[in-house]
Amino acid sequence: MAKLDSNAKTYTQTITADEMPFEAIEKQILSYEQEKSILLTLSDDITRVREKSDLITLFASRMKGFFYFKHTIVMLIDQAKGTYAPFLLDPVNSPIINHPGYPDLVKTTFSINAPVINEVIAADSPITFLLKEILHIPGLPSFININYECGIREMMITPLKSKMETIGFILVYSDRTDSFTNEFKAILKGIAPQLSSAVSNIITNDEINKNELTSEVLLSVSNEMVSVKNRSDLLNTINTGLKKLIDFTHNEMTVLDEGGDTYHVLLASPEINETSDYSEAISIPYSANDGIYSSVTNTDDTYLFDLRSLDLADAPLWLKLNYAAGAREMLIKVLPYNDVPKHKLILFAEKQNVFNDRALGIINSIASQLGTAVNNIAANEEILNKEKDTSFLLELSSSIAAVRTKTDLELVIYHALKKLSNIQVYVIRKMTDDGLGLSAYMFDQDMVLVDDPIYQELLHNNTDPKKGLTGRVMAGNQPVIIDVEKEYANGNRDIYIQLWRNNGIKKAYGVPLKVGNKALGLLWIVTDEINIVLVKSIGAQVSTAMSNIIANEKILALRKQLEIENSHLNEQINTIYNFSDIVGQGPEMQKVYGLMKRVAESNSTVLILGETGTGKELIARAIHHSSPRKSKIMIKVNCAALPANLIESELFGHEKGAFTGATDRRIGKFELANNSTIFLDEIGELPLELQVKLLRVIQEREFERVGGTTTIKVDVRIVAATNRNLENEVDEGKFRSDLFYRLNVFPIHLPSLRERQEDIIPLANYFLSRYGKLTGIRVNSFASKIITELQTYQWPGNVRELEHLVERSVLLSSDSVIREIDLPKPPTTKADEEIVMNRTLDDLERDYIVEVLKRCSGKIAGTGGAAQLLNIPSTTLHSKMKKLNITRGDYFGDDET
Ligand SMILES: Nc1ncnc2c1ncn2[C@@H]1O[C@H](COP(=O)(O)OP(=O)(O)OP(=O)(O)O)[C@@H](O)[C@H]1O
Repeated sequence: MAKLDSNAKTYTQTITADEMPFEAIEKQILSYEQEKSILLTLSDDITRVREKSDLITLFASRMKGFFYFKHTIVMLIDQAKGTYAPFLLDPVNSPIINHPGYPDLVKTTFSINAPVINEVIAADSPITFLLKEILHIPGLPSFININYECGIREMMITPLKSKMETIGFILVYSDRTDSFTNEFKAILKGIAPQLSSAVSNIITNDEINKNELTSEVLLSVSNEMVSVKNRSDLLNTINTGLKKLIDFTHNEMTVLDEGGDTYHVLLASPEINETSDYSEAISIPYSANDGIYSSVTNTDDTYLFDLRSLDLADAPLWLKLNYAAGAREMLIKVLPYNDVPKHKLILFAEKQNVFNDRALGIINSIASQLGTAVNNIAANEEILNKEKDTSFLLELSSSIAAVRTKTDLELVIYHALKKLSNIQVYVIRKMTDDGLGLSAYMFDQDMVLVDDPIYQELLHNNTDPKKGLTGRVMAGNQPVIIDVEKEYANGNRDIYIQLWRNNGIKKAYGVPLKVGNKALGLLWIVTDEINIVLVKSIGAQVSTAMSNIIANEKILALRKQLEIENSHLNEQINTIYNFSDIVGQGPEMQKVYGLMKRVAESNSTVLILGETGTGKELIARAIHHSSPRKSKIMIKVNCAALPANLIESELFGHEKGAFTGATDRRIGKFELANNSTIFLDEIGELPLELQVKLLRVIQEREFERVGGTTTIKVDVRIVAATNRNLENEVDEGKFRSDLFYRLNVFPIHLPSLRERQEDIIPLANYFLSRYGKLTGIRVNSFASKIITELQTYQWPGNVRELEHLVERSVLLSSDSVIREIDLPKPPTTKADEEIVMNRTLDDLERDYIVEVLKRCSGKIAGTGGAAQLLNIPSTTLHSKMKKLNITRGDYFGDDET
């Protein structure tokens, strides 16, 4: 019999034993037997089930051998929430899996108070329903309709109980209306306790597995977190680890910026990474006062947001982006930090109820570890940033040290500041020489500001170092941070504020460039965020570079001036010493000129011989200035003028520490004369031990500095001179013969003035006009008496003596004609004459020097001294006096001694 229970609005079937015939009873006994055997095997199998999927498969395969039905599903009740949800599905047999509502259906939770289900929950036995009969009931769970749409016509629901409480139910569906026979129902009723305990086992097993997995995952996540070095890696660790436990789609982290007014977002989501807005979302600062961020503050709480219920019109971009990518639920956990929490972890889910109690428990259990990890990362970043700053400054300072010119500095600054990617603009202004203005010195050519008319104005005009923002920066020694908007709000209309504001610049740093108290300029750096210590150090480096450049520019200017002076000097030397300055047209001098011409062009060593004052040095210079080496200065060494122990160092130089007093390395005359001529005057005075060394230079053109080991090669032309008879010196063993032969390659003998009388008057006239010009005294000629005197005098001091005599006479003359001349007295008697004629050149030179010394009252050096009158260095005079054995008694007379 079938009846419709109108109250419950369900269709049920019941049969009683009184209504059955005997065959039916026999059949029933048989079916009881069958039922018993089915129950026995099934319950035995079912109690062993541990895996979710096995239960439905087992149930379906065993039952389908005896009864007809389509598919089965087990729903599980959550008593606390008053809901139930699909627990075990049978996708293999289910006809509804292709229904468009299916994906949502399996995720949906249904209320236990809905019709049909509330009846089942209260029942003890299976209840069957003809779907057609119940479809019209309002509030019916949606899966019933969907099943109907997919051909299901009848369903049997059996409550599953554990400890007197309904924990769920098993639904069996059929596309026919006669499938659920009494036997089927009896079997299900019989098997229900085993099914219940199997479901309980599965739940417990699930729970154990979940807990094991949770501990395992949390352990590995926390292990990984220890070694994580940056936030992105941390997010990836959370992403891969926690996804094994919680069904979220991706995570993010917000990081509070320095100052606490803004925060940035870090995303860990491959899908969102691909969207074009992603890069913007992670690069922009967000206000820490936006509704979402500011509402999440407590580290003890976990904040859950249903994104569908939020008005996202004013939401930050990162949130909009996540919503657009499918996120529907969001969980935020504030990670603990020392004082103000800086990091918030955000998880997103597309499904509902992902962030259930268990998920929250998991998040909470790792929150403090996450907090430690982000703290470590922040500390690590700080160290890295400091290291980065230090290595940046080291690099900058080593590049700055090499800066010599403005162009060098431009290159260094450009490359260095560009490395700090956050710097948008830099400008260096330089203090003008009068200290009254700052002019544009250097600026970033790439920057956008260059086209701004205000910028152009700043480029072409000086700024006042005492006024406005410039004045504020220049007044101190520290960088000044300018908040453009704040300044503007306070009424500041400085030209820089206008420029920056017009160009959307928010922050600028003004650094005074000073060395000590001296202001050199000002560096402007435009950037949103930069370490102030770094800015200060950059300023110090730039100041050093600028002061180096200024010093270098001064040195360059001085060097240029010196070069000009030098070339003038060279010109002067060139004009003073040339053949035309040599007076003498007589045949003796013509011979000399002939020899000079022949030898000048070559590199040959020249030995100039002649009495003192005959013009040996003059000839040496003339040879040099007629040679290809004339562009370089001839180097002169007076071998008689130096103490013997210093000549070597004078000629060859010495290394630092070569001997006591050698505090620095010294370059010798031979090295100086490289590519030029060295004039070795008074070569006959060179000590023997040095003669060997000189010989080596002449032969090899190489030598070593005193105390040095490096051999120095030079290209030097040697011109030597002496008033000694070197052949005699060689014979007497005072001069090395090998050196003599090396020097005597091309001897030029200068005649004494006595030997070229025809040159006396031209020379006297030459000196007269020279000293007249030099002193401004107008003396034109010599009286004829004087001319005769000059021509008859013997001139032991040769041209030098004549020169001095004319000089003295010009000075003493009160007339334009020289009428008096102070010649040493000629011998008056025959005997005297004989005495003179019998005397050697040395005797004559001795007398002459003694006479000059007497006239100078014994004064040797300085103005009016004998050396000046003789036109020889005082050292030479000393050595001559020593050689000729002239003592004080000789020129001071008896009264003085
Ligand atoms: N032919 C000349 N024409 C013009 N001036 C001359 C001539 N010869 C020598 N003098 C001048 O006489 C002076 C002495 O000449 P110089 O120093 O060249 O002689 P010296 O032979 O090298 O002397 P000493 O052997 O003493 O070193 C110099 O002022 C030089 O200019």
